Amino acid sequence: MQGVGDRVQGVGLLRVLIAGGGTGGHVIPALAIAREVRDAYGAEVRFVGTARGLETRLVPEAGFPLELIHVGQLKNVSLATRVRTLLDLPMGILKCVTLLRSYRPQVVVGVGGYASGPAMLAAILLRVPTLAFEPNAAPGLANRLAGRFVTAAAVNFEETRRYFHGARVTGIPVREDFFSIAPKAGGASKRLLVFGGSQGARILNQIMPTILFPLLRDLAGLTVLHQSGPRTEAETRQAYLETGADESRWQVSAYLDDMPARFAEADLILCRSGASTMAELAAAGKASLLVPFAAATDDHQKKNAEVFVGADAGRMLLESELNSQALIDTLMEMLRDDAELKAMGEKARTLAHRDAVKEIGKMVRELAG
Ligand SMILES: CC(=O)N[C@H]1[C@@H](OP(=O)(O)OP(=O)(O)OC[C@H]2O[C@@H](n3ccc(=O)[nH]c3=O)[C@H](O)[C@@H]2O)O[C@H](CO)[C@@H](O)[C@@H]1O
Repeated sequence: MQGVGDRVQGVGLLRVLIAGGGTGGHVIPALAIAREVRDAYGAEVRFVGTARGLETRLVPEAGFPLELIHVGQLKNVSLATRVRTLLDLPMGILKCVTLLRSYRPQVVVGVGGYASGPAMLAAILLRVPTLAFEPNAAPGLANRLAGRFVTAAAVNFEETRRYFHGARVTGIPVREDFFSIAPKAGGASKRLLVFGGSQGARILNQIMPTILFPLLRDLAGLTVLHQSGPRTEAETRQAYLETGADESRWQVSAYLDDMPARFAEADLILCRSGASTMAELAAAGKASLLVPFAAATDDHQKKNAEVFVGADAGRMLLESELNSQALIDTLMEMLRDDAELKAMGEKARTLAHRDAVKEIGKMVRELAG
């Protein structure tokens, strides 16, 4: 087996800049890539993000340095904000040029999200090799603009390759612990995990309290853990309290730090179908009821969910079909059927990309060398 020293021979110290962030869907795979290039190739890794993304908490907690740049929003904002964002863009690119000149990374990895666009553009201008990471079937704005000019790209779907130069289908890196989750035995004491992606999902926060009481009444051993997102934690907890359901059988939390442990406890997961969420369901081999976010770019969450439905690895309820009756009926049916939960979990596991992070790490190493 090669040691770290052997693998970095000829490159000197590998320096990697990872750019992007915003939501967990960008930051969490970025951290998996950072750990891989650090541990496998001895790389020094820095991040560049913006002050309003989840990176401000998760990146320092993981022990990596983070530089902040100012980048405004372009999507779902007023015309005035869009104009301001475009006017600010040259400053953002200039700041990234300065950063690249002082840090001198051999590779810049763009994971999508606010800071990704200016950093990738700066790297392209300075001819620093670039790797784009795109987990969704349809790329977001930053990757769509930079896609043709990057040196290489790591994607999750075959159909996504056409947006990029040098794309390979690698899958999405997820935290290693998801892969070692053992199947649950089934039986009466079931656990339902409800989570709405890194920011929570208002629709799940509103509908769950409407069915909580009858759900807990009719399934005697059931407990519910509900992640609400930080913005609506208090009102979601209040709505749960007002159901009068036994408080020892449910818990509302703004954000769950140890997601692999929360997945391990769950028999069924009711969630959005963001890209990393799907990769984690597959890695963990968990049964799911998926509610795609209808306003996602090109309806990509529905496409993500359809892959699971097509493989009998999960069920889907579209937002347009979601009402209290449909939800409680589906949850009851699934939670009462141990054989279905088990079979679904096994099917989900077949969709996992075990080596995604290793393949992406290798691509970074190749670009550097
Ligand atoms: C509303 C929206 O636009 N969502 C997008 C966003 O979703 P979002 O940011 O929710 O992304 P994903 O579903 O891909 O990933 C969420 C990540 O956050 C983690 N997590 C979540 C909640 C929590 O309490 N603790 C925790 O650790 C999950 O384990 C997972 O690793 O980025 C994804 C990847 O580009 C897209 O596919 C989604 O469509």
